[in-house]
Amino acid sequence: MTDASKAQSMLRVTSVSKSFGGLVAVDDVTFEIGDEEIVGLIGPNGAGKTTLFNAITGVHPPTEGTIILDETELTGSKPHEIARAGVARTFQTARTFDEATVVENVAIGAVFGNGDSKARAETRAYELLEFIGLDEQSHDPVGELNIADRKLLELARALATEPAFVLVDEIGSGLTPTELETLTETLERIRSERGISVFWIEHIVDAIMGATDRIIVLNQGAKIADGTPAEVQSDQQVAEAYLGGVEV
Ligand SMILES: Nc1ncnc2c1ncn2[C@@H]1O[C@H](COP(=O)(O)OP(=O)(O)OP(=O)(O)O)[C@@H](O)[C@H]1O
Repeated sequence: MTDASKAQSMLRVTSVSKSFGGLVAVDDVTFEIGDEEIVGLIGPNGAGKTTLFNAITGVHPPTEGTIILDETELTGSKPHEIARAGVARTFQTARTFDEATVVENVAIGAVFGNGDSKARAETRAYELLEFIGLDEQSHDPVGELNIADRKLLELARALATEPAFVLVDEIGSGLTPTELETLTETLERIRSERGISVFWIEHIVDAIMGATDRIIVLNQGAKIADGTPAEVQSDQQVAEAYLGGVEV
């Protein structure tokens, strides 16, 4: 981050569990994400990755445990309160307003996510679209965007709330290798130029191995590894969790 006065941020997830009836989807998970980190979250299908995102962002609050951003306890807060506290997210399926223009979609994120006035939200939206590389499409209806640009739009919308952390849910699927590279570079720029930490669920393991500082691995709800990509790649438990599934 260029601004040396920016406060350091820390997201602390401690002993978080989430059950649906008798099913323990997230099981006693503890980890931290620090300032300007890019952390991957991987695991086989049904491992609890999206449930963990939902617990952090208040969509489905945890059954047990605490989620703390710096000094603020987020556990049990409403999604819009958590967004305003500094934790933004993208969704697996882009939640855009297709008839509205690209810039309107980003501005809506700033008004609802950040409580901005309309004028301020629009100014910020144009600035973000330039940052993300969608400025030429600002006035296109979102319905006309291709899949890669929709994913960039999702990121711009998340950034419109001026978060300290952005949680990115499976943004790589359906992209060509070149589009995936652009997206990965964009996540890196979000960290290096904006000072925002990225927590990223991705099924395309190659992409996440090359673009993250650290990877957390879930299996059947539990955290089974938390280390550098090289450490995770050589972890026996991780290899076993993926047997018959995605290759690590
Ligand atoms: N709202 C819900 N109600 C009941 N069960 C749920 C709910 N959401 C998730 N689950 C269950 O919790 C478990 C974990 O699901 P989750 O979607 O978090 O896994 P995931 O790691 O994100 O999987 P995938 O990689 O396939 O997206 C699964 O068994 C799933 O069926």
